[in-house]
Amino acid sequence: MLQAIGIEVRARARTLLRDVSLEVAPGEFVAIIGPNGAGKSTLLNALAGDRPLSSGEILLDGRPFGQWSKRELARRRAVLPQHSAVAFDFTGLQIAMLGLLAFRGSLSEREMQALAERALAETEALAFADRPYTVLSGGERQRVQLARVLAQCDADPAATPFLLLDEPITGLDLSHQHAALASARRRVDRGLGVLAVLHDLNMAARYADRVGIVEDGRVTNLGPTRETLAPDRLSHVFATPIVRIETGSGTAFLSPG
Ligand SMILES: Nc1ncnc2c1ncn2[C@@H]1O[C@H](COP(=O)(O)OP(=O)(O)OP(=O)(O)O)[C@@H](O)[C@H]1O
Repeated sequence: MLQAIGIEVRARARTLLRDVSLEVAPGEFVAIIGPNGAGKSTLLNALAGDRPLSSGEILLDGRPFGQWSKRELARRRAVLPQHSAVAFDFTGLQIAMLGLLAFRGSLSEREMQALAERALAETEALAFADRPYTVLSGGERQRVQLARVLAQCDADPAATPFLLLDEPITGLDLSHQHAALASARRRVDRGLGVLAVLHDLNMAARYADRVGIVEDGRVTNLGPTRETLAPDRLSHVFATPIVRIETGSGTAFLSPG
């Protein structure tokens, strides 16, 4: 279980998150939605252990983050940030293998490469394995980064890791958007816990078990996907009319503006 208990995050005299409690269980997909600047990435970074808290705590399996070593944490949770800065001229394969560094010692180089290549194939990014990351397009880079976190989650089949995804489908075409979330969903069905910040309500409706809404630094709603994604509530949160349409193949949200 990954839990935030009453967390508060402050920066430059501003409170970015206040009294946020939330949990992600193994085997569930939680989507986080909300307006720009509401605090979604801050919440994800706090849950990743990458953002200092001014109060509250983050627990993984009931143990405060402070009691986990960096290596232990890297073996139990993978993080796809909104922006991934890459300073060196790594290839796609080298990037995909970065998430596996914490498994050195228990996995051989060959095993790590095989895991990374399998994940690159899954995100249709194997063709970028030998190409410098910096020359790839935005969507191609995102698929390499997705492969990195998928490989990290697959490295220890005995563990039930948590996958934190910040806007994972931004920059991807529609078919790769579905492929990316389906990859996460398949792992959820095998016991992994996922928290994903999403702007696309249709994708949240399609893939999440629960949805949390962040507004002005607070989680104002958190519950089963269909219940939380009520058109009246969404229209209010996003300050624009939003309608829900039931189609033969699922639910669709439209914003006529
Ligand atoms: N280090 C910081 N110092 C001051 N303010 C910050 C800092 N980091 C984030 N903020 C502010 O906190 C607020 C929440 O930012 P956050 O990135 O969490 O929003 P978000 O909900 O993910 O937005 P978006 O949908 O635009 O990605 C924003 O107003 C942002 O400007």
